[in-house]
Amino acid sequence: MKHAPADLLDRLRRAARQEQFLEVVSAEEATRRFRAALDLRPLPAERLGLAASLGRVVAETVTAAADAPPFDRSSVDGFALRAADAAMASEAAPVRLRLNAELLACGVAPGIEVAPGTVTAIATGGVIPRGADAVAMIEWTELDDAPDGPVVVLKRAVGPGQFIGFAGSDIARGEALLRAGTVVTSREIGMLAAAGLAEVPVVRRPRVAVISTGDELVPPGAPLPPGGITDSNAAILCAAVAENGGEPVPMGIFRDDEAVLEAAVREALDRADLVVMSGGTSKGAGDVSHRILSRLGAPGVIVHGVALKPGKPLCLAAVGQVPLVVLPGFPTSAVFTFHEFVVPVIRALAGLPPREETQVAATLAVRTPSELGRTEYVMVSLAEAPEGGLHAFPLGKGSGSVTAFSQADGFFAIPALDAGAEAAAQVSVRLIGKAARPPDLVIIGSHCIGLDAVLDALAARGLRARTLAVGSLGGLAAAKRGECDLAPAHLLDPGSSTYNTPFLAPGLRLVPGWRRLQGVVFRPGDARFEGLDGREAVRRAAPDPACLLVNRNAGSGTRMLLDGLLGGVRPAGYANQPKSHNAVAAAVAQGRADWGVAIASVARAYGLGFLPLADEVYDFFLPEARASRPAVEAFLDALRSAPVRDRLSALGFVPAG
Ligand SMILES: Nc1nc2c(c(=O)[nH]1)N[C@H]1C(S)=C(S)[C@@H](COP(=O)(O)OP(=O)(O)OC[C@H]3O[C@@H](n4cnc5c(N)ncnc54)[C@H](O)[C@@H]3O)O[C@H]1N2
Ligand code: MOO
Repeated sequence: MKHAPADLLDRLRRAARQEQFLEVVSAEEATRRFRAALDLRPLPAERLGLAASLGRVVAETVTAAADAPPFDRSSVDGFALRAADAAMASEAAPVRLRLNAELLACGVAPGIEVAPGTVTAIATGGVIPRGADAVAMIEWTELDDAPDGPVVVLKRAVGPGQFIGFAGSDIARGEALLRAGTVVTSREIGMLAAAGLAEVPVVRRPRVAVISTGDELVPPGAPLPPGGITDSNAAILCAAVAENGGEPVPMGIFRDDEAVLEAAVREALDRADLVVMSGGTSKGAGDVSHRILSRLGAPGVIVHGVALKPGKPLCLAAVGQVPLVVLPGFPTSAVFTFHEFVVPVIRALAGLPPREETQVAATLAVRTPSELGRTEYVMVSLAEAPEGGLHAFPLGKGSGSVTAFSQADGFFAIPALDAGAEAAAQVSVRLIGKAARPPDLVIIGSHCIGLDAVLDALAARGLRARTLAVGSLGGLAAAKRGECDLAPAHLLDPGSSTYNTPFLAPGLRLVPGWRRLQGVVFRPGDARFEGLDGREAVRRAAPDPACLLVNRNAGSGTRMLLDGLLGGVRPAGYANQPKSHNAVAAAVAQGRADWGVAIASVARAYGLGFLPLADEVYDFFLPEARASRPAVEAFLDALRSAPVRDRLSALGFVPAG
């Protein structure tokens, strides 16, 4: 065995000894110290044209430059007149008034004064002429061509001011139209235009530089080299900056190299009002950001280390007045701490009020352990409980997940001094984003890509399903508790060698789904497997210490199948137990293992060799109490429909029935 070189040992020793954090403080204390060091007044104003001002924040009171309407105008088609002339008019005693020789269409400046006993024809929107103080609707009149000129015969009384819209009655010149802090929408733009304003003073958007650090990062869409990771943090952070009134300045990806990083940070400080970095805050590399920060100027690091999860390694700093935040690299940690600590700063600089927060009460569905000493925020999905109210299901994906924050409906906190929260505990869930409409259908259990064929068909009918992949047994338990509409499962009963039916419980019905072919997966060309029968391949590979297995988690249908075939043999690699077909395929494809058991469709997706072993049956447990829900009926319809069955077949599945 090759010995580790001295420089590697050196680095590891230093990292182990290194004081990781300045001082770990509570989230509240971190916020207090950070805010105290910053100037959180809105940035100075800039003037923008109306179209460009959409979505921006009004910087100061805007007063109307003109009246609306700008003159007294008629609100009907008819005749402008003196109300005193028309006060006594009626069907029985019509009043005769002489017609003046002009027509006041829109945009026509009146030339003739309405003298007593006369009227002037006027259109809706026409300027009320001098002398007139009311308008009679044309429907109330008749024209009479008298010898001394045309006469309007008026058959209804008219009161002073009738059908006149007075100047400034809508908007008065000099009146405050918008106040500081108003977000400009199409409605504000309409008022500004009507009030004679072509420009509006808005708060300059804070420019937020976003830097990603890590040798492993590549931009979204670029091919991944071995060990490579897609830089998702920059994309989500830039978008969240824009959502909160800032202007993202994407700086790109930088290597974990002090000189390179320092140059990038200096450029970011020049270009931006706020700098957000992600990655390299914990052991080892965190040192780099620290050393750089210490050279950039006071006040430097304000907080490094916060007693919360996700987000412990958060670093809050400032250089002069420019806040600089180093977020943890883990995507959930990065975006969670960004929303907690950075968004309020961006919104303050942008002149926006703090984000509105909505809390809802929910019942925790499963016991959730937590690390002592840190306030833990648990991302949850919400689903309507059968007995009313909401159930909260922890996503259980951890800080490294890129989807936990994006897919969660909200989160609740487990206090630092608690080791966890018990099942059925009442929790207060803070909603993320828009108040989530509860899904129409809750599906908890084993996930299969075939399920997407059914759910796509439901989506086309406007029905939204929430799926929680907790494995077959977890789904069955949820179905027994009535927490879901459907629990997809592929549970093999070793005694009877049948799937799912033996696990039925009172109150549950089994809906047949589809069969999927399971088999041994291996890298194409591996002579130890190529051309063998599946069972023969297992028999030969199992005792070979050089042939590494990637196993599956206990409780999974695949594991039961494999254990049955192994008959007590424990191949090398048996302890490696990931939770999905994809993880098995990836381990084999990338050479961390040589064989495993997975379904055919996944083997195909990873370009692996496949030796069939057995048909696995994927069905749905359905709580009887939920069977008549419209969304459940729609699911069952879709499952049996020809297009869904065709798609399932194309994916390599065999639909039941
Ligand atoms: N020995 C210890 N290890 C770790 C500790 C600890 O206290 N002691 N803390 C853990 C905690 S908590 C967190 S959170 C993470 C944070 O680590 P870093 O901030 O140093 O982040 P990296 O090591 O650079 O990356 C972690 C992880 O995230 C991925 N990453 C990084 N940047 C991006 C990006 N822009 N987009 C997507 N993914 C990204 C990176 O590839 C790593 O997988 O540390 C624990 N470790
Ligand atoms: O604080 Mo880290 O974000 O726990 O995973």
